[in-house]
Amino acid sequence: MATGRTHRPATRSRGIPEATVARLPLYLRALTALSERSVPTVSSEELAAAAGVNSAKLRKDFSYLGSYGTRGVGYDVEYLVYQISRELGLTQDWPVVIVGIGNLGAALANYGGFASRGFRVAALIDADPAMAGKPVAGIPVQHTDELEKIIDDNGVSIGVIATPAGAAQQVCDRLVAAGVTSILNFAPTVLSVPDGVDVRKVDLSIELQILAFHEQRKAGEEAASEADAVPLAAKEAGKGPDGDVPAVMPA
Ligand SMILES: NC(=O)c1ccc[n+]([C@@H]2O[C@H](COP(=O)([O-])OP(=O)(O)OC[C@H]3O[C@@H](n4cnc5c(N)ncnc54)[C@H](O)[C@@H]3O)[C@@H](O)[C@H]2O)c1
Repeated sequence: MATGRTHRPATRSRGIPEATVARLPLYLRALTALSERSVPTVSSEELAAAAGVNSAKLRKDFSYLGSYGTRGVGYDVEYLVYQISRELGLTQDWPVVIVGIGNLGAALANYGGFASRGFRVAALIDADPAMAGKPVAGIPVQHTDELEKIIDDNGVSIGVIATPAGAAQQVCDRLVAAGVTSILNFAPTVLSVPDGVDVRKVDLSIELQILAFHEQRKAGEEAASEADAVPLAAKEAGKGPDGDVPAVMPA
């Protein structure tokens, strides 16, 4: 679902292109589903289809991991899960803080999928003093006054911003100054960060707008093909587009 760009060159220093990195979570999700079904091996075609990726691209991506599979057998599912998890840094636990515990922040805090993927919600932070101490998803919300101490105490390097847009840059600056080097931003604003800090932006309304664009185009194509089809059908029936006037006079 992440739609933003990281502030990184297209190729990482270890030689894995950013586009490959962006596909690794897709492979991991598909492989995890296979692993849960105790499937031992998978072909590149099957895995590519499950991940929604072209199989030649998948083979190229896996070559960066040094994983080539076995001809006629495919890839070892468990080993590939381990390899990709290791490459993504998911074999270690990542403490994450969420800042802005409103509708969205609370929903994120309640989402069980983070923990199973190696992300532990270490703290919830909000500027509203009335929220301080109130538990959300079993974690007491802490006031923004504590932000720097929380980051430091928990060794947090990943921050999630779910505040209103107007507060996001200031929250981002504080997170970065406190030592956070990766930010997942849900606020609808572009954040400025220094070199070495990665920002990814999630914006569902942008995704919906892109879908709206495609819907509009599909509707346009349908209307055009219907317009094309009418004279043809009418011709077959010996009638015009209005149904009663012949469009083409019979020879
Ligand atoms: N990316 C997406 O797809 C998506 C979807 C929904 C909402 N949003 C965005 O997420 C943000 C939150 O939405 P919401 O519906 O949860 O809003 P909300 O008003 O319910 O919650 C915002 C919370 O942020 C807190 N806050 C305000 N300023 C703060 C600061 N300086 N430091 C810490 N906390 C602060 C408020 O006290 C409040 O609890 C908005 O920017 C919204 O536009 C994004």
